[in-house]
Amino acid sequence: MQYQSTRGESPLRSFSQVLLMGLAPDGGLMMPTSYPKISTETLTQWRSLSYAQLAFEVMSLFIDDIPSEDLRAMLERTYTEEVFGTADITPVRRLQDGLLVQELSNGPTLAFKDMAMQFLGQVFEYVLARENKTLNILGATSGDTGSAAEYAMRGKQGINVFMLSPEGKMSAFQRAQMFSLADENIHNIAVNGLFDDCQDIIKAVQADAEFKQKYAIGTVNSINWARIVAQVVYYVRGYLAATTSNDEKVSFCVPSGNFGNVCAGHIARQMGLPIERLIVATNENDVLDEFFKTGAYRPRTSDNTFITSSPSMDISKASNFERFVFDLVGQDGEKVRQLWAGVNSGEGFDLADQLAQVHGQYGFASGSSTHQDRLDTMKAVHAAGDGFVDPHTADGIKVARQVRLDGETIICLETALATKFDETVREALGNDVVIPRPEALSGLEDLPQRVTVIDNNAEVVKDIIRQAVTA
Ligand SMILES: Cc1ncc(COP(=O)(O)O)c(C=O)c1O
Ligand SMILES: N[C@@H](CCOP(=O)(O)O)C(=O)O
Repeated sequence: MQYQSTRGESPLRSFSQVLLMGLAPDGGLMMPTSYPKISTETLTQWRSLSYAQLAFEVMSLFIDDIPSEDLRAMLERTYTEEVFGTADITPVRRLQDGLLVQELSNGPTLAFKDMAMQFLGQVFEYVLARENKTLNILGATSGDTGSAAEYAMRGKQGINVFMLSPEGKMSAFQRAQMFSLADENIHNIAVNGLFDDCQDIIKAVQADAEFKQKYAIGTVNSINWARIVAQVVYYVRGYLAATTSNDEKVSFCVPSGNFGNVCAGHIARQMGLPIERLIVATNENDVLDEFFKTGAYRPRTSDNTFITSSPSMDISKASNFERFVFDLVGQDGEKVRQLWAGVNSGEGFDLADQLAQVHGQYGFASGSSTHQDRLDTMKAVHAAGDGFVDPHTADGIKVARQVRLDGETIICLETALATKFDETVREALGNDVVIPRPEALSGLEDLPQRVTVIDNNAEVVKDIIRQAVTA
């Protein structure tokens, strides 16, 4: 399997090269040159597999430069009951109103990011050892990628993590999860700005080819194709859990920000998984909802990005959206370059003439939600005896309820657990409510924290990396 850049001006690469490279040299994102197809016979065979076995079957369609037995062993070590709390790994539960919720947040940091990040920890270590290399990971987080990456990479030989987060914008739990880690290879950097500013910094550092090469800069964000491919697996798993025959179709509703999660759903659908609709749910930062309704893509500046109670989705420039647009324009790198010139100039672009295709051929739909919608949804779910959902999952459930068609099976992806956002959950359910939290994380917020606060400046980040790596 070869990988190409969405901007069409970088050489083709193998999986392991893409794993370590981050952004393509032409500024694009790496994508497979074709999508493997899943036949109905294959899907039937997959019905009896464990999660780790299924992950091997799906991921080996995309990974052909790691011996099968090594990949299989890594996946068996990654997707265990010990790490994810259940043998099922991503159990699907039914709400009173018939919506399905696929639990993706039972991993060590209580968000869906663990699903891919736990694998990344294994595969980075494997490929770096094989190639006798080291890696300095520069990441950006709005709250969940950071902790998932740090938990997966802490203490790993040959890997440093430099994680940028928006100063003061994450929940108390998210801050504590990251900033309380004392491992020497973990460096937390809070930027005076928003997530989009942090992501712009990592793209600027990645664009400095000399620095990137000298300091072996890699990424754990969904810029990294390995994140996306690991996320494709749970769409297949969710489909198999919700159906008994391959003639059935299901839709997925996905709380979205950087578009990485739903991009994996798009890939699964392109592979032939019987997905009816991919429903993109946003919060008040509704750039994506606007695109899927009108065809106009108008990313906003930080000044026009809202700080909301589903903070991990406070994103106005969705990185992975470029991957979908690449497919939409017929994998035409030059066209993507033109469109992103419009994005970089602040104007965005308009693909209204392709909206019918976006909805029809690609099955996208969308909706958005507000703070009050989140509170009402968390309250309604709890009152119905369906337990707790976090504000991001609530955004998804609200939108799924709003757009659901007669007879449609919708799987809402649970992207985090309620305890990560207990302030907002208490606002919805009352101060006396007892929000479940794994015993191992009790008292997390009381631990000492370590973070460096900086201005929004890529050069300062480079200096921090230089000093840490040469120290
Ligand atoms: C809890 C939670 N929900 C939803 C999202 C949005 O996912 P994506 O950025 O893949 O669209 C994120 C961040 O990525 C998140 O942390
Ligand atoms: N919501 C994310 C933002 C980064 O997204 P990624 O999927 O590109 O890593 C977060 O929680 O950090």
